[in-house]
Amino acid sequence: MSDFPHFEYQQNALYVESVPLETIASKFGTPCYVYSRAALITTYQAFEQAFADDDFLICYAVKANSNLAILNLLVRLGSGFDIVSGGELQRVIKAGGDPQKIVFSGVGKQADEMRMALATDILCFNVESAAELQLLNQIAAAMNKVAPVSLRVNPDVDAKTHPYISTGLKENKFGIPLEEAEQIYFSADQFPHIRFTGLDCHIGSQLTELDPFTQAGEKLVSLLQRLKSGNQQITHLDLGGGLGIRYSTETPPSIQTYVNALRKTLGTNKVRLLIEPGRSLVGNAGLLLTRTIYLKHTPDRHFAIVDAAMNDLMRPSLYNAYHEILPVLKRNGDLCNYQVVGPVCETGDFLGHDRKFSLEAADLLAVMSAGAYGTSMSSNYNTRPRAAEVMVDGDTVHLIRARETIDQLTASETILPA
Ligand SMILES: Cc1ncc(COP(=O)(O)O)c(C=O)c1O
Ligand SMILES: N[C@@H](CCCC[NH3+])C(=O)O
Repeated sequence: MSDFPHFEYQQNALYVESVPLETIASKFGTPCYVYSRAALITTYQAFEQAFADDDFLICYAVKANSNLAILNLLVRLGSGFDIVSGGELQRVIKAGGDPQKIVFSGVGKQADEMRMALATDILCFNVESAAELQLLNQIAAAMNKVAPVSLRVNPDVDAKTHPYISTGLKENKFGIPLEEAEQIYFSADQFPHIRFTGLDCHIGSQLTELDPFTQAGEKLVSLLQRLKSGNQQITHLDLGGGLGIRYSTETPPSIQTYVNALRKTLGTNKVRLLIEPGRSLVGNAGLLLTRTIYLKHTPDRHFAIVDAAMNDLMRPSLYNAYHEILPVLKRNGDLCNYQVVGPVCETGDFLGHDRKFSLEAADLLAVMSAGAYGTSMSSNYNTRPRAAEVMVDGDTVHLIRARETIDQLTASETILPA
């Protein structure tokens, strides 16, 4: 097994902390997302400890998993948040988050979202274009406020990840080219309702090598030094998220090695360091529990048709991403090579290809590493209700989101009169 310390076999049955997954399936049904509270806490604390006595702030990237119980747990651990919409802002506030620990990223912030964030007094807007800066300046003026801003710089660094989740190359829509960003910082007097307080970048997600982080960090730190020598009052450097996790054979740097590399690029420059981890905090703290509906054998292939599908976990269909799939009960029979597929009417609806198990109909499977970008990217395609989510704490299982009902799905639709 990969990196799932709180998901373990005991006598051939898979457990989360002290609870057998079989018990969770019987009580809450399937498909169901299952998170380990201990795994979340351990990982958060690993980040915190890696910074030792530095001045730092961990701003969890809410998009990775925005369940209120997870956000609230992170609030209690002291976390800040990286949001990308007004909706995420409302979630963080509802979960008890401190506005002074919120940074707001995203290339398409809209006027109402800016107003909401200004009214809430968030820590910083990570601004991604000159046009966005102008609008923010206007809105802040109308509200008689001054918006704290970092420019998100596009450092043109190859993150060496899937092209759909690489964000720091010059052809990507994200961030402002370095030279342009420098000019904007030095034209601050044109923006009386903006206060430049930070400098930001985020070069992509699921990075498994340190080098791209270091290259981006060095470019930002050299800009930071130029800004400081030009008397800009920059108090924080936000190096984004992106640290990868192990889904199969990847060997990403440890949290400590990653944080050390960031601290090293910062050198003796005295600013607060912000990071925006998403996947590395929650990815391996969750799994998607699913039950086999049918085993179907054709002359060409063996299919395990399960009750979770691409609408529940779209990463395999969208990025051809690999998630380890474990049998909840390890059987001793012959292994068979299965295509693990869902009920959705698309050939691209699969959770894993060529997985070898000994299975019987109605057996449970655990799709691992599904804590990040699982439920947060799920949809109702094929009018499938979104799965329940539970959090295990020792020997207790808490329902943190009930499975949707079909009535909820249709409640906001209107049949027109004839
Ligand atoms: C601006 C920003 N910050 C942080 C993250 C979190 O990334 P990850 O989940 O890879 O840590 C993302 C997503 O890639 C992002 O777009
Ligand atoms: N959704 C992506 C990560 C996107 C990161 C957001 N900037 C994934 O599942 O891997």
